[in-house]
Amino acid sequence: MKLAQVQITNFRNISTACLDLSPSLSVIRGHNGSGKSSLLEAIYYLGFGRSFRTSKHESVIKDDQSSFSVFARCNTETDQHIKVGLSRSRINEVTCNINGEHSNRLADLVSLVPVQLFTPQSTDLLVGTPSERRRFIDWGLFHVEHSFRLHARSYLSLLKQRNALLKQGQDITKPEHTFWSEQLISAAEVIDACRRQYIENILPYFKSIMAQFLPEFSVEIAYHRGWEKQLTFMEALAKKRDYDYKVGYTSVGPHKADLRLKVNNVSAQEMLSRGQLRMTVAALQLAQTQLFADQTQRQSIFLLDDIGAELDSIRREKFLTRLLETNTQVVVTAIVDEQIDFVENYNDKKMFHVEHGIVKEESN
Ligand SMILES: Nc1ncnc2c1ncn2[C@@H]1O[C@H](COP(=O)(O)OP(=O)(O)OP(=O)(O)O)[C@@H](O)[C@H]1O
Repeated sequence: MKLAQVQITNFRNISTACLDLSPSLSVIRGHNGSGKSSLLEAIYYLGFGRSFRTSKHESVIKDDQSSFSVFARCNTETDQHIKVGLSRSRINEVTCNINGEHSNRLADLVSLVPVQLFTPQSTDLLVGTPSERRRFIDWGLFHVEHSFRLHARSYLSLLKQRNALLKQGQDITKPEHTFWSEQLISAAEVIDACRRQYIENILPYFKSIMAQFLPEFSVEIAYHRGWEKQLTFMEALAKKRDYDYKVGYTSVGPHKADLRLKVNNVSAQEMLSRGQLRMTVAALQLAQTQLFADQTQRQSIFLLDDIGAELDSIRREKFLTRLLETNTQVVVTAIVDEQIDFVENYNDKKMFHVEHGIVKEESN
């Protein structure tokens, strides 16, 4: 998928903006507070239905306006042209639009627009909570495995039901609870199998990129599924039942899964500098981009916010060059020109400048 044109209305400090993006590299330059990240944030809404900076949708609506909208004309890998859009109001109404048809199902929209994001906060993937790492794996599965999507949705709703019963102190071993308990277990097993396979698939890509990005380190990823290794999920639930009643929630399961990343046999976050952590996250995301392209023959859209932050010029160039080699559409922001000097050498790029929320395309 490539975004040919993006139209943004009433999004943060942007009243209206229309960007004819390059299918390869688009660079957005501007001073602090000019609106660069807001442009990426608006595109991100098409891929996730939410912001990467706030959970409050109303925060992104331009002051004094009642709603924002983002529309895009897209070209697919099979040369189809589709139009997608999303708007959200202050009273939290969301409207998705696919080829002129309205829908309230965000999943239909976001499954069409595979967006990835790299920001100065992306090191949270390594140093943040396990939920960041689960989200990383699940992005890859959401866009590839339809069965994963269904099982993940059903697991979450069954888990909610189980937690409510635990909280009320109800006996969940009663026969009337057998059916949904079995469903919970079977969904958990599918999620676990999908995630395990995903890690196996991504590992060779990741190792090969790391050999180029940080050749001085050897890396390993260990996947923890969220319950004891030697037990089935049913056994793990039974073992933890008393504890779960006490705390009022389910303490084991795929919602507790995690990834641990080791470099030279030490936890990555203990061993690596901030710049090296960023580069490791870049390698993970690049691996995800390549795996996605190989598995689906589709390309993702990669948003790279503030490329200058904590990456030296050699690493910036390596990362961007590898991304563009995978035929990924990249939109990158930078504050000062020196951070992106090297893009001089790239063909097919488009340059934009943003000031006080007004975007202008510049000649190359
Ligand atoms: N809801 C809103 N309505 C109007 N303006 C807003 C709203 N939310 C944020 N802003 C303003 O929008 C501007 C753009 O912010 P943005 O984060 O996109 O800038 P940026 O160019 O990425 O800056 P930096 O380089 O500092 O990261 C800021 O001046 C901010 O104060």
